[in-house]
Amino acid sequence: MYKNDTIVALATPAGSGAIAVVRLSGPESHDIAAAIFVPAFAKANSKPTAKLYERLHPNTVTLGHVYDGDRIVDQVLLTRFDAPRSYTGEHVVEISCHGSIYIQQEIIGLCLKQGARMAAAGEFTLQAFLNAKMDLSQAEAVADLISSESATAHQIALQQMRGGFSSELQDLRKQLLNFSSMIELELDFSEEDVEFANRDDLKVLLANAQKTLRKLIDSFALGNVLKSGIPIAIVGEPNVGKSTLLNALLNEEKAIVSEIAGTTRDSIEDEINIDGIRFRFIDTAGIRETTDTIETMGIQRSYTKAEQSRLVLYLLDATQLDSNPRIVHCLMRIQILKERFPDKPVIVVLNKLDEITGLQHAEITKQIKKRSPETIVISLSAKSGIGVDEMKEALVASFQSGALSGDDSIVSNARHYDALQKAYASLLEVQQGIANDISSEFLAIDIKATAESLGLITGEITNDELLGNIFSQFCIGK
Ligand SMILES: Nc1nc2c(c(=O)[nH]1)N(C=O)[C@@H](CNc1ccc(C(=O)N[C@@H](CCC(=O)O)C(=O)O)cc1)CN2
Ligand SMILES: Nc1nc2c(ncn2[C@@H]2O[C@H](COP(=O)(O)OP(=O)(O)OP(=O)(O)O)[C@@H](O)[C@H]2O)c(=O)[nH]1
Ligand SMILES: [K+]
Ligand SMILES: [Mg+2]
Repeated sequence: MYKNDTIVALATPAGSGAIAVVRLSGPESHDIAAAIFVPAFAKANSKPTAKLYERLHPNTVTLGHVYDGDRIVDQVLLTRFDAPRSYTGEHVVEISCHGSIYIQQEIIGLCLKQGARMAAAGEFTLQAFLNAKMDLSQAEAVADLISSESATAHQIALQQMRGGFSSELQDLRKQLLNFSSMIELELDFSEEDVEFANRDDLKVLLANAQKTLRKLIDSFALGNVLKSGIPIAIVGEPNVGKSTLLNALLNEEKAIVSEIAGTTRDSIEDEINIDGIRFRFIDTAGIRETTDTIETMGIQRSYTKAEQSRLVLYLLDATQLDSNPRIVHCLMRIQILKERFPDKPVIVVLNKLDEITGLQHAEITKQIKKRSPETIVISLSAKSGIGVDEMKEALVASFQSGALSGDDSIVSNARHYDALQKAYASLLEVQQGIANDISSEFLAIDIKATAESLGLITGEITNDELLGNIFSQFCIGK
């Protein structure tokens, strides 16, 4: 990015809509606009001049025409923003033209001819960051906001765009740097055994910092899946109705259903929003003993999907549970699954409710509860749809608790998560160092390392490579 360039790009989607917005940003924006725009308030037959353009008010929309020499290109609305009061902090001009691809290209072409250059991906927001209109984590949240596909993903991005944890981390970083400079000052007076940095105050700061960072780090588990969809694996023996349940949840005939055991050979997944939360349901190959190589690979994948999910729905065919030995057999298989994934929440789903009597249902749940009291059981019929909405509600409720309902910041960006973990690790080193009474010199180094990781999140510390990585993922015009 060259600071003194004026950049231009289409701010609206490529193609033709009703209206398109061409955006200019940089020191020459107004000169460029003045050379191609005649406001409607000008006398008839006026040509574009700087004098006419000077009469436009900032933050105000003006009707007029874009000219290419003597030729009118389009009737447009032009908005003038004067630096630093603009999105980017530079002089900005927005031209709302008719949405034809031809007109868009003509106007961009005129701007280029007048000295602008095409903006790179994310460059408007990069300017905003470099002009301190926002910090780095806020700029990243702009991209997240644009791509958010559910109410919760939108909420997380918006919260971060509006400041989120930025000021908290900036504050923490400042206090840490303050301590490290005082400790470094002690080194200059090493003969005299002075202590500028009160170790008790430092310990309090570190304890608070540790709590703050821990909370943010822990929030990532949720933030990450809320952004991309909470993965939920549907597993169980062949023919219990896994694919039927997937279709019922998605309201779509996504997976093939048949009475042949082993129909699903590979996992099938899709996303759906339920009450503002994005879920990703994964139908898997039925788990059984088999000598078929392909089926074995499918079953292996079932385990991998269960591993990667946030929650496992273990499906049972209620019509098969007509004797105690069969119930015991099923519970044993669930036990094996739980041992394989000790930290994974498992919900037992009793399917084909439509095929059994109320009495049988009561007996099965009684037996399960008796043998495995902590097991959560949901009963439904994937085929008829009975109980499916209730299960959706239960899923929403289980993910809506805690972090989501409060005002606590949620980390959803993997880069922030990495930096927070690094900060946390070096924070522990500082605490260890104090406990072991290490030299002030090393203490200061560890404190500065913590501060540096925090600075990477907010962008107080950056480098071209980092900025390039982040902003190149934006769309052009943002
Ligand atoms: N047409 C248009 N719509 C848009 C944007 C835009 O740039 N142009 N935005 C962006 O992509 C978003 C709105 N965000 C914006 C944020 C700040 C400023 C701005 O001019 N800020 C100045 C002035 C503040 C004021 O007047 O109080 C500033 O911060 O100094 C503009 C848009 C969404 N919609
Ligand atoms: N009566 C009844 N039949 C069901 C229900 N759910 C599924 N079925 C039937 O059970 C059979 C197997 O259903 P699938 O959805 O293919 O079962 P699956 O678990 O995906 O089977 P595999 O992919 O082979 O492991 C089909 O004939 C379905 O119509 C239900 O709730 N009630
Ligand atoms: K089947
Ligand atoms: Mg299936």
